[in-house]
Amino acid sequence: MTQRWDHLLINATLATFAGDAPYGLIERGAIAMHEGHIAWVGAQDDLPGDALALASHVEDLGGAVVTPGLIDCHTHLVFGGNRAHEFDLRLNGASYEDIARAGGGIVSTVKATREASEDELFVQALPRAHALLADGVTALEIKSGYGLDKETERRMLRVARRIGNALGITVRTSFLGLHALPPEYRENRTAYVSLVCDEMLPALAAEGLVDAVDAFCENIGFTPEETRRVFDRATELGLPVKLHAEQLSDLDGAALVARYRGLSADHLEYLSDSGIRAMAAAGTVAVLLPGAFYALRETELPPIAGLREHGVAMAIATDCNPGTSPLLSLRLAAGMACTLFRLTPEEALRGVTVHAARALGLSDRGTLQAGQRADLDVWNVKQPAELCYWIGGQVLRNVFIGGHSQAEVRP
Ligand SMILES: O=C(O)CC[C@@H]1NC(=O)NC1=O
Ligand SMILES: [Fe+3]
Repeated sequence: MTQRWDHLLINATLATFAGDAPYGLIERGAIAMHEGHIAWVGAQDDLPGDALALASHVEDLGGAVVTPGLIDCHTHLVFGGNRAHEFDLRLNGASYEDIARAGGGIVSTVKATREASEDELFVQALPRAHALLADGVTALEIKSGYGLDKETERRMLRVARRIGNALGITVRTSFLGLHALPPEYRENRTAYVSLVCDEMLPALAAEGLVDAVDAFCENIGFTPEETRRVFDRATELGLPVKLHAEQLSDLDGAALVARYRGLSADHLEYLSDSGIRAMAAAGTVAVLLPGAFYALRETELPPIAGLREHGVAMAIATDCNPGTSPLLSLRLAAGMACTLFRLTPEEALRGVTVHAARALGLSDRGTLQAGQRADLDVWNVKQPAELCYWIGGQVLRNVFIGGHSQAEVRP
């Protein structure tokens, strides 16, 4: 006799992303959830005979697509204020680097973030998290990096944890102390890098606020040598690393994070063949950020063909941040990855599920397989490619987070 399941969804088009078949597709499939995990998944005709009678809730989806819950593996979701005025400046010809060198960019958001209380940062970030959830996100990463002093970095990471608790979703935090040089250290970058490595990171890690360590390795950010210092400290503390790499130039950042067997290298517009090979050898995930490419009107495309050829897993994320990617839909980011970077819809959807989970070191989710967390999205579409095809709009029907249907709580 089959055990009683909490939920059984039938007549579903399942995009499982398990195995190599396109989407891991199961037409007319069924998926059962029990005590927060996927208990059974497969062709409906293969269900155990008494399954429908024993399930507490049975729902016929009428052929709707079901995917794993979407995972946004790269966001700067917590910050004070916004930078709409810079949007205007850039559209009038100023480059992101011009604005940064003139004291705008990241540093201007630092000022607004330092002036905001923890509650103010939480209240400002929560609607952005709600927007991501409204389009299918069930887990996300949130970086620090707009505080650039211990107290404000702590406040940012505490807000990230509060967002996860308030919404009942998994939030993975990344410490990004090496995001920009704060004004007070403009003349002494070595001292700032030491403050980050020797004081901030150990203290915030000891408070349980840090799940991974990131850095902005770029001409207008930090050098490979400075990045190595914070990566060495992360390694001493037992924390995994990831890196903003090759966004505006090639500093061999991808090869650097691969040397630490890092979780991911992110952006990658200027990634070299040697960087691709290093990532492939290390199993480091390529996180592509089409929102920043689009908002900066970048023209250098990431080397998608090379990443494919060497079997580097590609993830897609919003890079939600006030300067280069004020993007509040991961599903739209997947569509942009198709239209702008020429990924197939299958690659893009794999990039916001199983590959995104890998970029966060999460192995308990990202596919529809028995034993995985029951985080899944039910969509008002009949084929998975529609999720990248429709631009904007509301195509999400329901979300299960840990096996709990949000339909009961969603408007
Ligand atoms: O402009 C900002 O506020 C962040 C930009 C963001 N940070 C980074 O390291 N690269 C980016 O695109
Ligand atoms: Fe970023």
